[in-house]
Amino acid sequence: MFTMDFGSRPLDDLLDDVGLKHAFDKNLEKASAYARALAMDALPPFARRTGEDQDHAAIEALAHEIQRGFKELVVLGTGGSSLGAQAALAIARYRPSTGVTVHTPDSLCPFEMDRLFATLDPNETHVLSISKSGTTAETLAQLLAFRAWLEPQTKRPLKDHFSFITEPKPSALRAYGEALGSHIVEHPLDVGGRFSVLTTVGMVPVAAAGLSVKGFRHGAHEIYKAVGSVPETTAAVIGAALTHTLAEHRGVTQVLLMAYADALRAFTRWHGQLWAESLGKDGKGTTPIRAVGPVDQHSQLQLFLDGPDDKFSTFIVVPSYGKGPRLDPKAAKDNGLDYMAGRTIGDTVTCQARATQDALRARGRIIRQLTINALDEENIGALFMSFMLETVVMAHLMGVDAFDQPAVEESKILTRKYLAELE
Ligand SMILES: O=P(O)(O)OC[C@H]1O[C@H](O)[C@H](O)[C@@H](O)[C@@H]1O
Repeated sequence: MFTMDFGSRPLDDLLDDVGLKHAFDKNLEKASAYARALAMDALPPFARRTGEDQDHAAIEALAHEIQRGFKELVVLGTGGSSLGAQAALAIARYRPSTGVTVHTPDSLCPFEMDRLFATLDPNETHVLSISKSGTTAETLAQLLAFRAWLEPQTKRPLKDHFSFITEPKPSALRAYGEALGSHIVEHPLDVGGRFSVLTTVGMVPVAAAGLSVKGFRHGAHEIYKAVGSVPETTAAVIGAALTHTLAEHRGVTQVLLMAYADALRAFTRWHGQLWAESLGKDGKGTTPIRAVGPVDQHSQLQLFLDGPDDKFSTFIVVPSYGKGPRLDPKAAKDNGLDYMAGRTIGDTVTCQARATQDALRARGRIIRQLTINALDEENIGALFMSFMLETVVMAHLMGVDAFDQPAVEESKILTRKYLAELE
C-alpha cells in the first residue's frame, strides 16, 4: 500500500501555523461523514465492483485469447478508455515479459498511426477497441484505419484480430464489433470512463500484458475498506479536506502531482483527467499539474518554488536508497564529484525528492508525500482507489457532480457536425 506524511511535523501543527486548523477540522468532519455514508449504502460502483470480482473470468478469457494468438496488442481508446490502462501497464516494463507488448495510441495522430503500421506485423497484431459510449470519433477513426491496414494483409480470420470493450447498448462501435463477429466484453454501465481503470477497461490490457488483476484490485479494495471504516485517517479523505481548505482560504487554484519514478508518469496523466473532468465545472475547480522527478525539476521547479503560492502539491516517492547502478567512487572523486562517490542512482533520486519538498516547505508550503515501497500491482491499485475516492469526496465538499462532463460532450457533438459537413 502506501503511507502519507507532511514532513517532519504533524499536519495539525502546520495548519495551526497558518490559522487553518479549525477550517480544516470542519472540512475533515464533513468529508469523513460523507465517506462513511458512501461505504454504508451508496459506494460508487467503481469501488464496489472492485470487491465483487464478478468479471474476472471475462477479463482473463479475453486476455488469454489475445496472448495465445498474438505478440502485439494495440489498445484503441482515449481519455478514460486508455489512461488508466497506461498508468497500470507502466510497471510491466520492469518485469520479465510474460504477455503481449501493448501499444496505446490514445491521441489521434496521422504520423503515429503511420509509424505503427510501418513497424507492426499485421499477422501478430490484435486490436482492442475500448469506448464506453461507442461513439468517440477518434477511436472509431483509428478502428477503421486499422481494419483497412489489416484486411488485405492478414492470413487469419479478420474477426480474430479485433475485440471490443463497450457498454451493452446500441452504438456504432458495438454494431461494428457484432458485424465482425468479434469478442465483445462489457464496459459497466454504472462506471464512468475516468473511474473505470479497475474494471474490464483497465484490467484486460493489464492481464494481456501478464500483470496481476487480483493484485491491483486487492490494493484498491484495502483502501476503500479503510476509507469506509476510518475515513479521517486516510489519504483520500484528508487530501480532499486539505485541498478544499487551501482552495477556500489560501487561494489554491492548482494541484500538483509530482512522481519520482518514470513508471508513474502515466499515472500523473490519468490523475489529470480524473481531477479535471470530475471537478472542473460550474465555474469551480482546481487545475491539475503533472510532473515527474527529477526531470521536471529542470523545467518547472523554478515556478513551483518562486512563482505564486497557489498550488497544493502531492509527491509520490518510491524510496530507492541503494538501488540502481552505483557511481564509480574513483571517477567521481577524480572529477571533483565527491558527493556522488559510491552513491547509487536511487540514492540520488531519493535525495532529490527530499530536497525539492524541503525547499518548498521552507517557503511555508504544506506538502504531502505518499510513499510506496515498490512499483507493484497492490501499491498502484491502492493509489488508483485513493485518488478516485479523494476526487469523489472533493466533489462533495465543492458541491459539484463528480460523474458528468457536460462541457466535453458539447465539443464532441460539434466535432461530429464539422466532420460531416466537410466538402
Ligand atoms: O470511452 P469513450 O466513450 O470513448 O469516451 C472517452 C472520453 O471521451 C470524452 O472526452 C470524455 O470527456 C471522457 O470522459 C471519456 O473518457
